Amino acid sequence: MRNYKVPTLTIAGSDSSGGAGIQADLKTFSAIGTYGMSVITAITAQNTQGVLDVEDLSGKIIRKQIEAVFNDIYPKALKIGMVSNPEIILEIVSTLKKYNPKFIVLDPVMISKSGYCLLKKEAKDSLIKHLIPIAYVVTPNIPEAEEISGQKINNLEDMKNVGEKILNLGPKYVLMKGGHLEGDAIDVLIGKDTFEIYKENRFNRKNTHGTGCTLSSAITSHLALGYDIFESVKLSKKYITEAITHSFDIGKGVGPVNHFYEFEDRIE
Ligand SMILES: Nc1ncnc2c1ncn2[C@@H]1O[C@H](COP(=O)(O)OP(=O)(O)OP(=O)(O)O)[C@@H](O)[C@H]1O
Ligand SMILES: Cc1ncc(COP(=O)(O)O)c(N)n1
Repeated sequence: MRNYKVPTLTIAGSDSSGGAGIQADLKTFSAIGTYGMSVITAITAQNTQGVLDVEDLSGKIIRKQIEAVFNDIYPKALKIGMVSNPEIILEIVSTLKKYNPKFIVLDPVMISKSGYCLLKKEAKDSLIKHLIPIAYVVTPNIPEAEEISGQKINNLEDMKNVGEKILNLGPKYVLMKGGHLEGDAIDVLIGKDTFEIYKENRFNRKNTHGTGCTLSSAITSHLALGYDIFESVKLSKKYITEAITHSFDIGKGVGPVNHFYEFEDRIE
């Protein structure tokens, strides 16, 4: 059900190498078939080998970007990715509250795959106190969920317990991603009366730059297209699995997942 006229928005950081952040989000929106818009929170100098530097944008220009978008093209769903400091978080929360969007998908980005800290230490409390409560669905990976809850996660039972703890912070759903555990790639969706398991084979691939950004953008797109949370997660899990399976070598380090493998045989 592609509908390129359905607007979606990403509020996130720019990845100069195009594998994660805003760039991954817009590729995902396009590949799934929604109209992607962006509010940039920070500029990273980044490639497949790592993050070299970061400059945060001011709260003021972030607020103005959000206002410019919402006052003209109201997105059906939006995602939030890298938001590195408390000022940025508070500005985003207070601005979004004016528009009251229904579907906020929050990917609580903390540390890049290459090990760079994308969320400043002092921003963790604001994330927990102000941003998580306004989310429709929060999508932490295991280390992020451990950081938010202060609890260790070793297995599915722990994922469920910690997920419930995060749910008590106020979002409607928590999708905990099991990419960092061993064995199958298992994600769990936790809601008030919900516990759903989404399981796929784990593929031994080097190029997994941007997996988290891609999954949250895929969920955003599907929610915008009118699917419910269960179908949105199911279709998005399928999307990220295919994107990982078809990931490719580009650059000297951890390459990106592939959003356009369906079109590959059309390219000369
Ligand atoms: N090797 C793999 N094979 C199959 N699926 C995977 C693999 N690694 C991760 N996934 C899946 O990819 C999605 C993203 O999970 P992951 O835990 O990698 O997120 P993340 O750590 O937030 O990503 P990022 O580091 O890009 O922010 C999840 O659905 C997860 O199960
Ligand atoms: C701007 C930005 N946002 C998010 C990530 C996380 O992605 P990954 O963990 O795959 O490095 C990133 N590296 N850069």
